[in-house]
Amino acid sequence: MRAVVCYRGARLFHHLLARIVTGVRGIESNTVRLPISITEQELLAEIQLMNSAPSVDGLLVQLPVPQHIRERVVCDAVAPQKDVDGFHILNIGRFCVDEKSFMPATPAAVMEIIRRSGVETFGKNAVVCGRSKNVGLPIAMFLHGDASHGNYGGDATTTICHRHTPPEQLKLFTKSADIVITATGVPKLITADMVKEGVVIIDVGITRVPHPHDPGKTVLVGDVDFEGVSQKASLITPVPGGVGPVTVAMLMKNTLLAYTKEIKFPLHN
Ligand SMILES: Nc1nc(=O)c2c([nH]1)NC[C@@H]1CN(c3ccc(C(=O)N[C@@H](CCC(=O)O)C(=O)O)cc3)C=[N+]21
Repeated sequence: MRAVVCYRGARLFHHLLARIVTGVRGIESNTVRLPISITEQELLAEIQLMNSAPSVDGLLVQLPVPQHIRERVVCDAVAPQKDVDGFHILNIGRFCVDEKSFMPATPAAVMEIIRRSGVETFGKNAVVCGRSKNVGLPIAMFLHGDASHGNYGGDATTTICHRHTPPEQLKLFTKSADIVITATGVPKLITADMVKEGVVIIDVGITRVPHPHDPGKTVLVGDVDFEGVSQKASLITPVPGGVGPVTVAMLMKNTLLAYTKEIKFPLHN
């Protein structure tokens, strides 16, 4: 099996793939680093090369792409049957209508954490902070979805808050939430006064901030004031060491699915 990552800065993925997956043959991964000045056409040609290589089971293009390149065009250039990110428009569309597809890794990681922790979502109030197409939106799709349609349907009453939700409104929603999932990149967006006792908190934020004591160094922080909120939460994921590593695991799961070709393309035939 061979997975190819075509992106800038795929160090972590590459590293974990090599170390964690040890099947009979394992997953081999390869990082292709391309210059920031690459044209859209040249990038599409690189993708085409991997699309048609029988030795490549899955590939992804690390986002964000440079400003002069159209992200949607790039995501749709990846062969849908090799689209381990689940970002091809066909996989997104199939996901939205409960057909088998490659699930985006970060949202799948959130649901995997919820499921494996035994958190009840059925009929509960869930609040998603952030509406990005690759993270916030699919998380909300999962949470509100119908479990009887397969996949990860959470059957939760789901509210999506975003940059235009006034702070006092956000607090009203998070206060009444059983589950808060935040993916905004705003450190300390969620504080203890905003949540109820026993709340489940999944922190998907990843922001690099200057190290508090060591100038020149940076640390990774989430969207949640962990110190305060962890006093009230029944379950809370840290950053780092929470959703991130599970995301990498979900990417490997998708790579295995691409290899076994369990997800059929095209759908109808
Ligand atoms: N096409 C594409 N697909 C992606 O899935 C994608 C992407 N582009 N662009 C960037 C974001 C970000 N992302 C992360 C995955 C794992 C960790 C992770 O495991 N982080 C560790 C910490 C790593 C560290 O300390 O540097 C943790 O949270 O514990 C972080 C970030 C995937 N992304």
